[in-house]
Amino acid sequence: MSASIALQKDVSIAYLGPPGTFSHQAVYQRFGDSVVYVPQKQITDVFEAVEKGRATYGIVPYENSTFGSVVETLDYLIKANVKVRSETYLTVHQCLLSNSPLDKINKVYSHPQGLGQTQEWLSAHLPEARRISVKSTAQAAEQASQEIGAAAICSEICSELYGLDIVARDIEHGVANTTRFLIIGTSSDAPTGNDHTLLRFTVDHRQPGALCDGLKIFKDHGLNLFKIDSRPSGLRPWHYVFFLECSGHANSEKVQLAVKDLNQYCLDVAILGSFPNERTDGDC
Ligand SMILES: O=C(O)C(=O)C[C@]1(C(=O)O)C=C[C@@H](O)C=C1
Repeated sequence: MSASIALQKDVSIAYLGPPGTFSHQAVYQRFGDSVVYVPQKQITDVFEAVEKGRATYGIVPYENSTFGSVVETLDYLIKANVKVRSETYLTVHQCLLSNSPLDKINKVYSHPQGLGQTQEWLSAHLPEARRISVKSTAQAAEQASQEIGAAAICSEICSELYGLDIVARDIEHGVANTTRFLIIGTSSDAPTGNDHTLLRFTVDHRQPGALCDGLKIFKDHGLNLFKIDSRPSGLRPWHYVFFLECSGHANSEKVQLAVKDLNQYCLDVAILGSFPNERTDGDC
């Protein structure tokens, strides 16, 4: 997909803005100047831009190696009418930017992921500062640049973009802190031979072992599982939607048979898309 996208200047990509977010950097790392950048105010707007045809593709943060899944993305995937078509990984170094010195900072803005990835550093160096969640790390920088005593946790690039000093660098606590992004569109690409598929389903909670039976199907079909998430469905209390990532492409016979079997044990099974496995760590 990257090769076909890279040749088309009329291809647009919606991303979580404003300029300077990690999402912005992920688009640049993957596509450079070959696409039109369409900044959005929040992650849900990225999905909507693709669903309503305002952008060809969108990029959304999916999970971070230190702080885990991006819940805003999962929550939209419960109802999303898009297909995942690619994934990309970005090394994330968080900085504390401010126009005030460290001992005068009393509030810190960031995206919940930025606050989560740096919580140990914040507890050690700014234990009294209020931590305020905003829609993106670059929005945090914009906000901090307008207030005395405010700081933002964001990328170093935001220092120049929003006129803030770098107070501290590399304050994330995870080793090799990395965020995985999904690229979404209206369809997935053809199989490459090394693909993953993302599925969504609910189970009948009244039936003991329903989830266990569902998961065993993947073992029976020789499909490896890489990630399982659950989020409240929003339909009623204590009812969950599951997200499952397995090896294989949705067009393959193995995955098609597994999905058919899954329908026997689970409700509302949906294929959210298949995409080439981009991981280089040898684990998958
Ligand atoms: O706010 C940003 O800069 C984003 O692109 C979002 C996001 C995320 O949601 O995980 C992306 C990468 C980092 O993990 C921190 C924040």
